[in-house]
Amino acid sequence: MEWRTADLSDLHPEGETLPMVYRSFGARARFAGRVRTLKVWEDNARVREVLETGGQGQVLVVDGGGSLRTALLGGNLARLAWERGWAGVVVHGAVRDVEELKEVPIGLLALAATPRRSAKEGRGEVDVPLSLPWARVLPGNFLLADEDGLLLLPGPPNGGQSGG
Ligand SMILES: O=C([O-])CC(=O)C(=O)O
Repeated sequence: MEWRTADLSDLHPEGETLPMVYRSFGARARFAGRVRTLKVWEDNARVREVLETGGQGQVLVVDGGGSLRTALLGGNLARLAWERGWAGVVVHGAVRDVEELKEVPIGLLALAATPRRSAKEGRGEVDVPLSLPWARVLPGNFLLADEDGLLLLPGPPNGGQSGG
């Protein structure tokens, strides 16, 4: 049987949870993996940089400060994430190229879509603790996402499926 964040949250009340205020733009609504983090503001050069390092089944959580003014990821970066083995990307901000994102078989969550591209100046912090409005997200956490929301655990759930 496939895992559910609701069941796992019952088993792991210590886990941080995020409500599903995100929209699922990718072809996978259920995904899981170890977390890497990135904090940026309307600049996505470092999103590419981190995605290029390789995913190995991990999930990149990008705190874009909730800005919906520019897209931090589009079709090219989403395909790069898939090619490099990322299980998913969570963007606390916006994405674009919605038609293309639908075809990419990984998890892609974001608050909204918007047409405008981001700056490429390379400002941002990699692998830092994030304080999202609902939860603290730490690099190395284990993140599970499905339609109920996101669950963050210190490590993979006991006896649970870790795969996406
Ligand atoms: O390059 C960007 O700024 C984002 C984008 O459109 C893509 O990933 O295709």
